[in-house]
Formats: sequence, structure tokens, C-alpha cells
Amino acid sequence: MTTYPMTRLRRTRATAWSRAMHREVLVTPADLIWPLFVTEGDGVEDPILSLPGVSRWSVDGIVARAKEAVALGIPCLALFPNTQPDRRSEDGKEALNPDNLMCRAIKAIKDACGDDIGVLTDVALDPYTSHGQDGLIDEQGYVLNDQTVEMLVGQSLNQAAAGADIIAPSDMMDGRIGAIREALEGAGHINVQIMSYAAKYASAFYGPFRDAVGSRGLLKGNKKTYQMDPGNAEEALREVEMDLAEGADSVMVKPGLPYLDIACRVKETFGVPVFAYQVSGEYAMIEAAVAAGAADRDAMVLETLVSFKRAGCSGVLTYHAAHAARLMSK
Ligand SMILES: NCc1[nH]cc(CCC(=O)O)c1CC(=O)O
Ligand SMILES: [Mg+2]
Repeated sequence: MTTYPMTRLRRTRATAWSRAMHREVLVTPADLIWPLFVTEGDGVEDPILSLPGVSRWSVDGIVARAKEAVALGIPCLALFPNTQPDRRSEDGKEALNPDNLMCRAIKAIKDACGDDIGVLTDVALDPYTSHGQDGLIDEQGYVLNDQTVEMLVGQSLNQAAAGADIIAPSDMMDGRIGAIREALEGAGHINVQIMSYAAKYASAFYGPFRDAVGSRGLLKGNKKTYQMDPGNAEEALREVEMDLAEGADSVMVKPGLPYLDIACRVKETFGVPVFAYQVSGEYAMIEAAVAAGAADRDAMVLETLVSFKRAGCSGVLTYHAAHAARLMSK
């Protein structure tokens, strides 16, 4: 091994052109998936207080965001509905309604943009249940696995029929990937992808999201009987292995930055497309630091995004997607 002064690692860092030439990993707009919240109405922009800079949009606004994303080179949107309280129920059956808010948003985007952009749809019952859990519950409030999977299959078929390109189950029930894949094949949706939220942790970073979809005030207790324990990494590999065996096209690790080790290990172990979700609490943390004068937003956004690429991710779901894409094209 050559050492100093023959080797000076600072040599290649001395100029901007050389730093650019030696950079190992780049992040581009094509690496971004933009999560958007849909609300009822027309011409509505409803700011989410715990996610400063992020709004819920009515379907017309969602279409405008989709066109903006196409112009910015963002390849995919992730949609989440804020379901009206009177459409929420114990069993979340609004998820199966072919005319629900989600389906109307999917159709409107596909009508306006076609295959210029992908639409990824979240599969889980929490935006539709009156109790805020991701699945059906028993009298004790325990989330029932197999009964929930049946609902999720129906929800997935509903979204696929509306035009969803990627089904993204975020519920953490066992066996749902296989059940959904089989149902999609049976219904002729052979090219509808599944991006599994395979390693999703019971995290303190989801608070603002639950505000955004209107489930925070409804949720009693927590999601620890189905989402993963933050202390577990080996278990994440088993989760991923099972979802791949059941037919997932890609897998997600969530949250993002606190779980970069998981993303990295999943990539190294399986070599499949891995995505990370830089979740609402991570976004809020950056924005709070900026508001406190403690951080430079642009630098922090770009640094965190490139770290996901360095860890081996194919892409990142981030609420900063549009801002980041604008920075990258400068
Ligand atoms: N199935 C629900 C779902 N899908 C995406 C998120 C969180 C995303 C974020 O915090 O940005 C959650 C929240 C939860 O599990 O309670
Ligand atoms: Mg699983």
C-alpha cells in the first residue's frame, strides 16, 4: 500500500472539475418519486401544517403537479388520499370503491399524461378506516392478517383497473405480495408492477404523514404488531426475501436515513431494485432545521438524496422531489 506523500487523497479533490470527474455516485431527477396527497374538491390547495411547503391538492391540482413532474424529469408519483370522514369506516371498504378519490386521481393523471409518468399507489387501509390502522381489527384492536390481505387484494385490483402502474403495499401483512400478484395476473394486469414496502419499521417519523391523510387523530395505540421493530436488521432480510419470492418487482426500505444500513444490506444481499422512502418526519426535520437557521436546505436535500444512491438505492421517495429536481437541473 502506498502512503503519504506518494499518495495524497486530497490531490483529486483540489479542483471542482476533478471532484466532478471522480464522483462515484450521482443523483438525478430520474431517481425521484414524488409523494402527493389528494383531497376532495376543485381548485383546492390545502397546506399541511406539520409538513411546511407540502399541500393536499384536489384532483385538478394533482394533474398540474403531474405535468410539473414530467417537465422536471421526475419519472413517478406516489399518491395518498385524504378520505373524507364520512367515507371512513371500521372495515375501510371505501378502498374498494371504483370511484374513490384515489381512483379519480389515477385516471385524471393517466388521461392527462399517459405513459409520460408512472403512478404508484399505496395499498393499505389506513386512509379509509375509522380507527387509522392499516387493516381490519378484532374486538381487541388486533390487526387481522389474512382477512386484511383479502381487502388489500381488492384494493390493488381497484387501483390497477383505474390505471395504476405500480402497486405499493405499505401494510406489512404477511403473504400479501403473493396474493396481490396472483390476482393481478388473473385480471390480466401482467405489467402492473409491485413495489413492496418490504422492510417498513414502526417508526416515530410518520407523524406528519398521518396528519396529511387525516388518520393521526383516529389512530389509537400504534402499529407495532405488524410494522418492524427498529432494532432488527436480520429480520428485514427475511421480509425482503419473502416478498421477492412472492413476486415483488422491487422493494422499499422505510424510513430512509435512519435505515440506510438496511437499504445497503438489502442491495448487497439480493441485488434487486431497492427504493428508500425519506418519510414525512425526515422532511419535517430538515424543514425545522432550516426554519431555525441551523441548515442550508438545498445542500441538505442534495446530500441526503445522494446518500441513498451511495447506499445502493435505485431511487428515493421524497417530499422534496420537485425542489430537488429543480436544483439538479441548474
Ligand atoms: N400505510 C400507511 C403509510 N404509508 C406511508 C406512510 C408514511 C409515509 C411518511 O411518513 O411520509 C404510512 C404511515 C404509517 O404507516 O402509519
Ligand atoms: Mg412481509
